[in-house]
Amino acid sequence: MQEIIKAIEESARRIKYLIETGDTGKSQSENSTGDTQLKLDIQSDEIIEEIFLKIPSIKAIVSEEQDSIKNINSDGEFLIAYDPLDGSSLVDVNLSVGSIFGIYKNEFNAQNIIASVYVVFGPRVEMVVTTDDVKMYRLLNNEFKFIQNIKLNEKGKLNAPGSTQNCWAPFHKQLIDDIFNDGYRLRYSGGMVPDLHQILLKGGGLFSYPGTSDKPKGKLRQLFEVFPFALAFEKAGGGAIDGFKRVLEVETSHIHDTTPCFFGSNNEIKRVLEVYSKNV
Ligand SMILES: O=P(O)(O)OC[C@H]1O[C@](O)(COP(=O)(O)O)[C@@H](O)[C@@H]1O
Ligand SMILES: [Mg+2]
Ligand SMILES: [Mg+2]
Repeated sequence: MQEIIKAIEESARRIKYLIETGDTGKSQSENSTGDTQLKLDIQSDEIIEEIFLKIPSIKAIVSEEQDSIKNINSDGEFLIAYDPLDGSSLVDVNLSVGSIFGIYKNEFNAQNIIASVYVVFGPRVEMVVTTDDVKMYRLLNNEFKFIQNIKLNEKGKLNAPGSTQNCWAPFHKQLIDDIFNDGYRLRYSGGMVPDLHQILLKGGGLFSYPGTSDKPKGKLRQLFEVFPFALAFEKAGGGAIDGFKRVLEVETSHIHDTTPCFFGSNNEIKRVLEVYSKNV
């Protein structure tokens, strides 16, 4: 596992440079989800793949930017699913973006995720590694230094409501309104990595990306985005649900499957469960 963390650190140093110097324009191609890929998406993907190909303990990889699983070492132990540059369309307005990695064993599904890592590229570069606990590191003089463990409070103050509001179910809108009416503050940049990092570091709150009339299964991808953060939120003492159950109990039938998702501290997660259970 340590060599995988080191490999991710190397990718972070190279992607930091790419973000600083690269072309933020569109490429000619689309990924499997139908998003037009930016040149930065493709280049970040190439950086990570090139680094992972050298790691003997990795059995297979799959990227948000690719159509299928790549088998690398038949006697490798770990499977890695990654989103090379989450929120890539925010680079041209100079907001924070990230890379997300889910580390799995045996098969790519929620039951088999054993660790996750995400990197935030903001004013500073930080890396958060979740195994049994959640540890944050910061890039200082080109090396990642341990800074702190991350633990959520039982209840927070931030509300990050995702997706297109005119496609929300009325009960979801009511839930979000009620949370604001209780004094929560809006914090939503449109980058999952910095938005969730903020909730983790500020002690709690709620990030939601529900199923909507145009996207009943939400937008965020299970293997590359939702499961890695679900593990981080659970190990930090909070929760991650699809409205009804833990997202780490959601079934995956295709590598690019999405799921509605809610991440937060326990109080807010309980609140979502109460509202959703009455509105099946
Ligand atoms: O603009 P919306 O619909 O709220 O979606 C925002 C979400 O989409 C994403 O940008 C999707 O990720 P990609 O940039 O990797 O496609 C998340 O980072 C973010 O939480
Ligand atoms: Mg993404
Ligand atoms: Mg992406």
